[in-house]
Amino acid sequence: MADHTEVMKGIHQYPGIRYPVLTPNLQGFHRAVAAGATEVSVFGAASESFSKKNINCSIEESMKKFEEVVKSARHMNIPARGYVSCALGCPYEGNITLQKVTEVSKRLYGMGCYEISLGDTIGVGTPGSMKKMLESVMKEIPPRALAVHCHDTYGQALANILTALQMGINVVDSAVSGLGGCPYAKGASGNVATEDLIYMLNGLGVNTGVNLYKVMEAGDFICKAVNKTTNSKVAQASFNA
Ligand SMILES: CC(C)(COP(=O)([O-])OP(=O)([O-])OC[C@H]1O[C@@H](n2cnc3c(N)ncnc32)[C@H](O)[C@@H]1OP(=O)([O-])[O-])[C@@H](O)C(=O)NCCC(=O)NCCSC(=O)C[C@@](C)(O)CC(=O)[O-]
Repeated sequence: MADHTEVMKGIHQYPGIRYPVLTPNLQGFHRAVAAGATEVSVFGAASESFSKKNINCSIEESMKKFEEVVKSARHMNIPARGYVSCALGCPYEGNITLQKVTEVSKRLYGMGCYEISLGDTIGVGTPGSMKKMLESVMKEIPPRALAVHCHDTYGQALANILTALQMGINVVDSAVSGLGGCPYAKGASGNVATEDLIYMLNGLGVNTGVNLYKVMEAGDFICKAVNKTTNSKVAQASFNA
């Protein structure tokens, strides 16, 4: 979190693109706004252990911090997004109940987050568990206010995303080259690769308005810059063709 001011100042913000900043507390919110943030995200968890590891507070304590952030954001007309980590499993507690995931999601939505991103933080979900979890959360929150955030640790991300799309969710988080991950989800791979997601959506006839080749170029550039190998199967297949 410490360097998000530098990151915000270092990027060129294009019109029409959203650049949400992770702000787990008011301190981070004020710093992000001072650095030019026009959207913020609070990130909670459906697991007590993960909440304590990731943001150093209990779920209940985190809700109080998030309420302060979302209230301040609302006063400044800044949209606030909410994440629920461990929506399909926790690296410390294993299985997380549908009831807990739904309760935390409902709290974030109820406090004013415009969208709730349901995170399979350690990528253990399957289409079966994704379906059950979404059925439970969708009893409380409409699909238009939900997103899925699938890490690909067990290679299930695209199948899980397809399941979510078929259930009416149409916002999907991804990361170019499948980079990313969470410091407290040991061994978890990055998010689903944007390249692979676009390839699948193109095949479904979904017009994402995104140029897949440009994304692959960006992924190649970033991987070289951070000395990482792409996790994108589409990029691997294309570059090795
Ligand atoms: C939340 C804290 C800071 C609490 O950490 P803490 O130690 O409880 O906070 P504190 O209030 O005691 O402050 C400790 C230091 O952090 C500073 N600090 C305090 N707040 C902030 C802030 N917002 N931004 C920048 N700096 C901050 C604060 O100023 C102080 O600095 P010092 O005085 O020691 O120099 C810490 O636990 C933390 O940084 N957690 C985030 C760890 C992280 O990056 N996790 C990955 C995020 S992505 C994710 O969670 C998953 C997600 C969203 O992608 C979805 C999914 O896959 O599940």
